Amino acid sequence: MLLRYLQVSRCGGNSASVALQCRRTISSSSIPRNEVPFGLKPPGSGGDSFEWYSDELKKRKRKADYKRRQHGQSFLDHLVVTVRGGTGGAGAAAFVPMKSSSLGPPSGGNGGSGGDIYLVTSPHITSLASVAKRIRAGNGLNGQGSYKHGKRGTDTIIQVPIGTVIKEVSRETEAQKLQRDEAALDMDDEERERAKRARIFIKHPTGEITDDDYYQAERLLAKEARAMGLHEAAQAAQKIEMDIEKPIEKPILIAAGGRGGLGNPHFMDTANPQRPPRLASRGSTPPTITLAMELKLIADVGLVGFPNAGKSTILRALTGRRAEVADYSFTTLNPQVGVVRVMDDGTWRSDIKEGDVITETWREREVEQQSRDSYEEVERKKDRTSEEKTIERIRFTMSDNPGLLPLASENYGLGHSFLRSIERSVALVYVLDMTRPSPAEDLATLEHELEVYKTGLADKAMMVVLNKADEVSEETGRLRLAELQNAIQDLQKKGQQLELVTVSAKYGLGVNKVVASLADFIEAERAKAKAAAAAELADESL
Ligand SMILES: Nc1nc2c(ncn2[C@@H]2O[C@H](COP(=O)(O)OP(=O)(O)OP(=O)(O)O)[C@@H](O)[C@H]2O)c(=O)[nH]1
Ligand SMILES: [Mg+2]
Repeated sequence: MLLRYLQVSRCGGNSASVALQCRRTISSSSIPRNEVPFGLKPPGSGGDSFEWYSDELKKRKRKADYKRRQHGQSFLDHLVVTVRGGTGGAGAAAFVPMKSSSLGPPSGGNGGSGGDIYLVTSPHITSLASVAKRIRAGNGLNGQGSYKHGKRGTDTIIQVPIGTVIKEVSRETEAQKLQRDEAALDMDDEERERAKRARIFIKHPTGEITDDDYYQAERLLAKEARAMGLHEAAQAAQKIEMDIEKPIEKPILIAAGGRGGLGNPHFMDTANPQRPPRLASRGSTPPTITLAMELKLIADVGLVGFPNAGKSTILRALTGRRAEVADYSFTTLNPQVGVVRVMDDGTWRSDIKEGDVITETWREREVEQQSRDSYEEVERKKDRTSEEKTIERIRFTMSDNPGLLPLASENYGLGHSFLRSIERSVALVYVLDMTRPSPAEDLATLEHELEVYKTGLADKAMMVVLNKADEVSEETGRLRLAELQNAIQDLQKKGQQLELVTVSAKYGLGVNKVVASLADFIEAERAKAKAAAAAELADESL
């Protein structure tokens, strides 16, 4: 049979204690640059350099992203957004109409405050594509005569996926912005004072407003700001820094709206009540905050491998997720996540049935088209529903990533740009292609690339899946397997634990071992995390 040498070997050791010794020493320059390592041959002559290959990948990624955007399904994993709460509405300067020409009592209403901006998580989105780059809340409405207060501005809610990391880049208050603008305008002191008053106050059209009126009104506003501790609150405003790992239960306030302005009754001169208050204040504009958002998809298990190794095929075999599979490299250009549902009888739930062959997506579509609603297909569907009786033991997520290239650390191919999505995975699985000349060397290169990206990341690897076992002759297979086993044993001596499983993902052979080991590993890790959380809670309550 195809997989005569299909076997599992386990290497042991305490990875944490000797983690540092595990650093790969392979130099990236040892990889020949003029070699086209994975399948795809460029058209015409002279296009077989590593550089060509790497540039081609970048081009494809740009093209794919462009196409996705055209279809309104762009995948975005980092974004810079500016947010600002709504501006408060202005207070009104109005008086109760009188029969005589004199002004009645002041009757201007206050402006409504600006709307706030809140953050929530949504389980339905998996990218930052739906987040606008410029987010504003509604402005408060102006106050009116007859003591009518303005309506509050509408709030805005930002929805982000779980796994988003948010950092404040800058915060510019309205005063700072004005200072910048005024410096550019080169105004003298008097002009500046006039401009400032126009920004703060609204004037009633009748009568003269003296410097003394302004002075009194400014004093009143300053007094009120002091009483409300506005200045201190602005000083103490915490920089936004969030790492959203769990669903947000209560919306988080990101940017508060500005305060509404005061109507003219507030500016009555108590010492001189005969003098009609002709000033009302405008609402305040909150600071503009620039935020950097980054999405780190949190999958329990991350698949890492060279292009064309069969990562997407494995994801499909285990999760049924329709990841694109094709007979060329760089089919996957963005990380994909699927859910592995393991039943108590050791089987796992996916659309893939025993005996199914996971082949290239286009071929599969053809077969599907032919068999649609055929007798077998109807039977298959029936079969699936009858299986719902088994009980689920554990559920974990798995991410398929774009292929990693040797020299990714030197920004070849997609570089390391997508590795951030596996950083927080509990376990990493190397996927190696058995048809390549030396899977052992490939393993060393992959480990090296992970370590260059982030020291210690390679220690998260717990399994090596040697794929395409059906494709090589028995003799070649045995040689490559032996070489890989030696490499893994060397790692074992340095403390790295790696389980080796040989599979043919396409034909679904050997993958049950992958599922079983991953399920055990994730279960144990979750139990550890739970115990650690309980211990922490106990510590806190002491
Ligand atoms: N013979 C054989 N072919 C396989 C096996 N697994 C995957 N393939 C084939 O290998 C090719 C690449 O498979 P993919 O799953 O797209 O590989 P990938 O690692 O996701 O590739 P990228 O997305 O480009 O990084 C496809 O033609 C698959 O049909 C296997 O076990 N045996
Ligand atoms: Mg793929």
